[in-house]
Amino acid sequence: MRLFTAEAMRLADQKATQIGYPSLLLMDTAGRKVARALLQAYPNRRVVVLCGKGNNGGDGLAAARWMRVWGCEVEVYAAEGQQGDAKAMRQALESHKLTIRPLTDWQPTPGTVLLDALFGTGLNRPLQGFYADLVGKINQSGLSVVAADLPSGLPYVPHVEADLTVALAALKLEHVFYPHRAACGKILLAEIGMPPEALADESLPELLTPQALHALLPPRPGNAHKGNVGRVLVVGGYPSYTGAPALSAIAAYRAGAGLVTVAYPQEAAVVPPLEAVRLPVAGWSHAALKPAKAEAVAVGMGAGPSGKEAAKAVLELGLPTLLDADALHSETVEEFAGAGIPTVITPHPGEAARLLQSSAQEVAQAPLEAARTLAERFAVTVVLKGGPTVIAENGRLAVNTTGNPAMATGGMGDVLSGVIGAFLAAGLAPWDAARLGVYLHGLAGDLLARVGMLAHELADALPQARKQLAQGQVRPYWH
Ligand SMILES: NC(=O)C1=CN([C@@H]2O[C@H](COP(=O)(O)OP(=O)(O)OC[C@H]3O[C@@H](n4cnc5c(N)ncnc54)[C@H](O)[C@@H]3O)[C@@H](O)[C@H]2O)[C@@H](O)CC1
Ligand SMILES: Nc1ncnc2c1ncn2[C@@H]1O[C@H](COP(=O)(O)OP(=O)(O)O)[C@@H](O)[C@H]1O
Ligand SMILES: [K+]
Repeated sequence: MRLFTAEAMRLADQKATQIGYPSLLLMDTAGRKVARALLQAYPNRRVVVLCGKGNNGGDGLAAARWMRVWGCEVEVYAAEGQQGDAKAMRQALESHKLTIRPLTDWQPTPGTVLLDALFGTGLNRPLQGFYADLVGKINQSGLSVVAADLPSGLPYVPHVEADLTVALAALKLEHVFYPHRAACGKILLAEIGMPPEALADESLPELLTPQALHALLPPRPGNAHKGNVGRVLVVGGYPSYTGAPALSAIAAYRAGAGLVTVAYPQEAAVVPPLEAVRLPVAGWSHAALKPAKAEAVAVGMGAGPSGKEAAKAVLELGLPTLLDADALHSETVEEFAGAGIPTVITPHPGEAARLLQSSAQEVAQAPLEAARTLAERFAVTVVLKGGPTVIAENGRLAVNTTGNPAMATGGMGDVLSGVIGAFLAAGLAPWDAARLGVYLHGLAGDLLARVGMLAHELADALPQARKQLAQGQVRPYWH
């Protein structure tokens, strides 16, 4: 499943028409789906539909007709000047003897539910004047609002604050990235009959779905033993961050690793989990790490200023490696890529900014671009953490769809490192290990989803998350 921009949606629309699918049919289905979703969410309420003059307004006119056909009480206020399909929808509605009133006449009426069909993906500048005032009036009305495709005004300010948004044909950036996603309220994706070929644009970011990730879960054969399902070496630990490698180790086991070894400076008070192999070292060196039995390494979690040295020692092992936190330095990442080692880096926006020589704010404002640039510049797999996390590798992008703000707490990133480490050790390619790891980590967070949860509690929820994914029980947030 792909994540669309307004422009990509316009091209998909064009492509559907080119291959012979009637655009009026798309609009009619869109209207019917919006109407159905609205009535399911707000049964027995009087509906007021506000329509703009573009195709989003056309969806609203079609929705009004369907609600009328189903016997609902519906009032319509519309801008003048519809053309093409939207004009046809206006005529179709008028043939049902419903009076279409001027948009300027609308006043909020208590007890009604609003269908916002003013603007969708066609907006190319912020609303001003009458429309800006109208949006303000909608938001201040206190009425429940259902948005057709997008809350009108997005991605600019002002915009409608909806309670429910029915995304048409595909999810757009605004349905996925904050702060716009917050303006959508609950999000439902409506299939409107768009031919799959029109939506299959490989150049767009992939949206991580349970269907796609389910297929990546490493099998656990009946004759599995701890030596053949993935062994992880966790490298880190520094006087003030002794918990970080322990959290990664727990998470690696919880994600399915067969054996986890924790290497840490002997003077650091690291307490690895009972199940881990301990490897206290007197300084970071290849010789010190060599005894560890592992197929992948996760390094940097709480390694403090010795992160570079720790990573150098890991480099010589030549194993697939995840570089996090204190191992995230430009020279280190370049060395790993240069040595041809399959490498995943997991920066948060602050660490990404360090690698890109920009600011955390700039990274957080344009995470797709930042992740893509990092992947290009360093030729590694990039996991740019955030809400949502973006994954990039060699020209492709993926956006995570699990996780929640309760995960904004210390140690969550260490847990993620352990999870991705486990999948690298199980033999998954970096792109797959990163996507599956990020998805599962967020899914475990969603199973708990309460502010105050701790990173180790999320790690403990990983087996349940994995089971749900394996059994096809996960419902994405747009269902
Ligand atoms: N892409 C698709 O496949 C489909 C799209 N449909 C609908 O079509 C929508 C997109 O339709 P359009 O491209 O016609 O665009 P919109 O209906 O979102 O808005 C475009 C209209 O608003 C005007 N406009 C743009 N910026 C403005 C501003 N700042 N102030 C005042 N007026 C402004 C434009 O001149 C144009 O008349 C989608 O969001 C969706 O609701 C559906 O009909 C079904 C199929
Ligand atoms: N608002 C949020 N929504 C979704 N996921 C979040 C949110 N905040 C944090 N997370 C996730 O929690 C983890 C935090 O990682 P990080 O900042 O490295 O933490 P730490 O360094 O304390 O371990 C990341 O995987 C991130 O995606
Ligand atoms: K809208």
